[in-house]
Amino acid sequence: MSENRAATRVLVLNSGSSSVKYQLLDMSDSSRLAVGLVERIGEETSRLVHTPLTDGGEKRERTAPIADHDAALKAVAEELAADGLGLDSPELAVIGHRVVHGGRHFTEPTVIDDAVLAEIERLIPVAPLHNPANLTGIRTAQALRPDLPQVAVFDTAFHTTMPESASRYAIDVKTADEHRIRRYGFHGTSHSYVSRETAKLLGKDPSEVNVIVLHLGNGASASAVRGGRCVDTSMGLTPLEGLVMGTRSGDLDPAVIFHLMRVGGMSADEIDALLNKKSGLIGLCGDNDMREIRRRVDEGDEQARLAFDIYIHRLKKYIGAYYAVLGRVDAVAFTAGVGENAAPVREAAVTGLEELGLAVDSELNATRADGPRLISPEYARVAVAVVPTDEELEIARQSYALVTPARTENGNA
Ligand SMILES: Nc1ncnc2c1ncn2[C@@H]1O[C@H](COP(=O)(O)OP(=O)(O)O)[C@@H](O)[C@H]1O
Ligand SMILES: CC(=O)OP(=O)(O)O
Ligand SMILES: [Mg+2]
Repeated sequence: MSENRAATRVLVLNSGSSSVKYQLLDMSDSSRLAVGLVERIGEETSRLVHTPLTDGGEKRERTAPIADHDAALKAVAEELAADGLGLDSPELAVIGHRVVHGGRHFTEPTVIDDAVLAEIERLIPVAPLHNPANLTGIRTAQALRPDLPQVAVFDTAFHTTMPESASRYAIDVKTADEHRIRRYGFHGTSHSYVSRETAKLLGKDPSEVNVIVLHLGNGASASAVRGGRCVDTSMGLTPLEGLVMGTRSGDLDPAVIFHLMRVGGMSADEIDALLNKKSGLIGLCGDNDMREIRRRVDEGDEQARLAFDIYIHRLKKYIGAYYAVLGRVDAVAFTAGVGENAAPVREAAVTGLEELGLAVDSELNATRADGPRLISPEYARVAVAVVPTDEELEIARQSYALVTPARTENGNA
């Protein structure tokens, strides 16, 4: 570490099944120094987009194939170094990793050691798309900076407050306990951040408000948050349950699986791939990007229309269910790629729910803006809001607070 400059930078890595999103932040003022994305890892068409946000920095793109997450992270390290923001900088305080599945064990951000790595590895069977990528990200980062603390921030942590009535499946208790089968929930960092930002938008303390958060990205989940604590969420043992997603089916009768095995002759792995990668919007209409689906709907494409309607129907059911779970709802918050950008999704999801106090003002809904904003008309009993999520900032804050507790207590973080 340099003698007279505090290490205030945090590198955040969000490794998905075929992508890595990253941000370098300076926690002295929560500013971003660089952001980027590596996508289509393992394919011929891999792409790295790197944007330095320092003075004079310009967005750069690499399109050479990137074989795996290890190579992806090394390419990211090279891009950062080219801007004088390399991982060898003494100003780097910590590397924060999004880890999707933390089981029941991890209820807080955690400094990573061998035991933590072993536990993340043990959970691979319940997060096969995510935990292996998270592990590679951690190991590569450790190899690049063995001296630096690495912190895991778990998607499941925020949901550990769910009561057993919501987190248990109605199956034989002994079998469930033996195999640790329960509902864990995911996207927790986003649900936590967005529910707090929504309270702020309403000018209230999180402990005073009940919020339904709709995180609609490629993966999508809903949560019911009472006074700042999660009481129910739509994803379960794995990120497959719940809403219709880009490539995942969400809820279905479990007997569909036995049927596909017995009658369709499919293996467990084939069905796993079908439900996780070839279902949801892409399975219904061949596209998983909501922009493309809306374009097709506007052109009168029936298949895209049906996919959209199924997506909305499921979303609406969850809004109703969580309304009932909470009893009183102060706000419904839309977030993530679809929730923040797709006005037709927001409008369709609350249409017909006027009796519940929910409505969207078409003009406010269609207006684009950067920060959190209300889109409900003034008369509506329940606030409907668009609240951009910021998983990376939240991961940076939590990671930084964990390795510099004294400084954060003094309010300098
Ligand atoms: N302008 C837009 N209109 C509609 N949908 C959008 C728009 N921009 C992004 N999206 C949707 O957001 C999705 C990605 O959301 P994001 O939260 O980044 O997902 P993830 O983190 O799961 O990769 C895209 O697949 C696309 O469907
Ligand atoms: C847990 C999960 O579904 O994550 P993502 O949306 O990043 O795929
Ligand atoms: Mg996401």
